[in-house]
Amino acid sequence: MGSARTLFQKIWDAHVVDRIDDETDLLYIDRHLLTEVTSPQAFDGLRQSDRRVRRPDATIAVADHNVPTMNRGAPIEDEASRLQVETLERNVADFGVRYIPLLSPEQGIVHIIGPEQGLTLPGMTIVCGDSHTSTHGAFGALAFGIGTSEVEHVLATQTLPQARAKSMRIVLDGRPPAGVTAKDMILAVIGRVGAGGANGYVIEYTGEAIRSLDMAGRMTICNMSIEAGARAGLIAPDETTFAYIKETRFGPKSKDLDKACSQWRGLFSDEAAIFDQEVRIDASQLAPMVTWGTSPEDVTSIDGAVPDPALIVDPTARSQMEGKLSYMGLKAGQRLRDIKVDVVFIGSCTNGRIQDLRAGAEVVRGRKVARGVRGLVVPGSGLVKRQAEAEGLDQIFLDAGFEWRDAGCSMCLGMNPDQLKSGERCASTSNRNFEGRQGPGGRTHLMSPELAAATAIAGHIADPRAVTEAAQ
Ligand SMILES: CC(C)[C@H](C(=O)O)[C@@H](O)C(=O)O
Ligand code: SF4
Repeated sequence: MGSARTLFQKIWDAHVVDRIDDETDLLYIDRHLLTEVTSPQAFDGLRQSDRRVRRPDATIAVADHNVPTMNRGAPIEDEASRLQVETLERNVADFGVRYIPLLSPEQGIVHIIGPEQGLTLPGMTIVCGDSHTSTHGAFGALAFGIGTSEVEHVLATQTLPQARAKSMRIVLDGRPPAGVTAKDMILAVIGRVGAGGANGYVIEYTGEAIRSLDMAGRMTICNMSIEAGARAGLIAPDETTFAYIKETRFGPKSKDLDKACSQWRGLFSDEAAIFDQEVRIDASQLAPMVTWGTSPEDVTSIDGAVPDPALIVDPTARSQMEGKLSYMGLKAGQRLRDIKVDVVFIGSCTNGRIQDLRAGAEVVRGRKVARGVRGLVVPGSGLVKRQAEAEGLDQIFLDAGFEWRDAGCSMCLGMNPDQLKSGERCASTSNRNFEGRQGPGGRTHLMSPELAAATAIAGHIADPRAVTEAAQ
């Protein structure tokens, strides 16, 4: 060693337990998050081989995907979902794993609760059987999603064999214009890099636009790294990170925090470090972004229009785009702003934090959801919900005609009762617009909480700046 290293290499090197072969290392895992979706077979595997959980103290479980977001006290009606949650509850009890019960105010989406409780810290390796584990990279932690058999491996050994990834640096220079959020930045990145453009890479985001983001914005960025195909997303920790951690329940305190911070200050890519690929985006030129298709890369600015497949030369690509427009019920050339929606969903691990709810409420305050539109606001955790209520945000949303729900993945994906009906169109602050993602036949337009809120008021995709000006 001795040579210049990237942040990714520094965290990796600090966790190598053993070198397996030229490509693969055995990594030590600092934190393991579990959900009801990808843990049942892993626990069954432990039972069959008569193993225990190696580090129950480094493991924490919560149910989020299958949980209804209303009538929390009542038994879960859907048989499969109830079984899923009950199985998790039995497994954590049998294996002595920390669990946040459904009725606890701390329950929430796994990627929201880790950071807000101070369980996500710089320099850690963090895994979870869920692709959006990349969220935690916002703290300068190497965090990635794993499969069920890997969940079992980590439970049993607290280690994981991993192939070394390539590294990509994405520099967002300049200051984004007013009204351009972290969500717009990451949608623009995915539009540029492509949905598979970062396959096999770990992305590190740098640049003035990233530095100026709060932790919520950084989490939104890292959350969607996986939508560009990346293994993980990383942002080097700084004073913003340390100040956030200081306020958390389980984060280090006083002297321990000072000691930790002095170590964390070494977590950055050395100046001479070499990245396998580099992308530069001028954030000062960005606009609010909206997706029109069925992949997060199908994105354009709010001022844009639905693209025209007729202009595509390659026949396969052309028919693919025709298929997307037909699924989405859109016509080439249609202005994005004119697209009417049926449902607006504000929530998910991408944009379900208090800052997102504040941003949405700011647009909604004193206005009404358009007739015929159903609006859902779903806090990412019970603590987010409680904070929002303390600030009166719930009342702003309720007065406007939104539904105010309990924490969970909710309408981000069709695994619980919050789903679109076939053909319904949704403005959503989540991260995936795949066919059927929010319910079979449902149509999803991804955007920021500000845009989603403005869309709810206007009844069609709208720029919050236009909605607030129109009212003045
Ligand atoms: C269900 C789960 C395994 C899945 C994931 O891995 O990301 C989900 O959270 C998603 O967002 O699609
Ligand atoms: S909120 Fe959505 S993206 Fe996040 S973990 Fe849940 S289903 Fe996955």
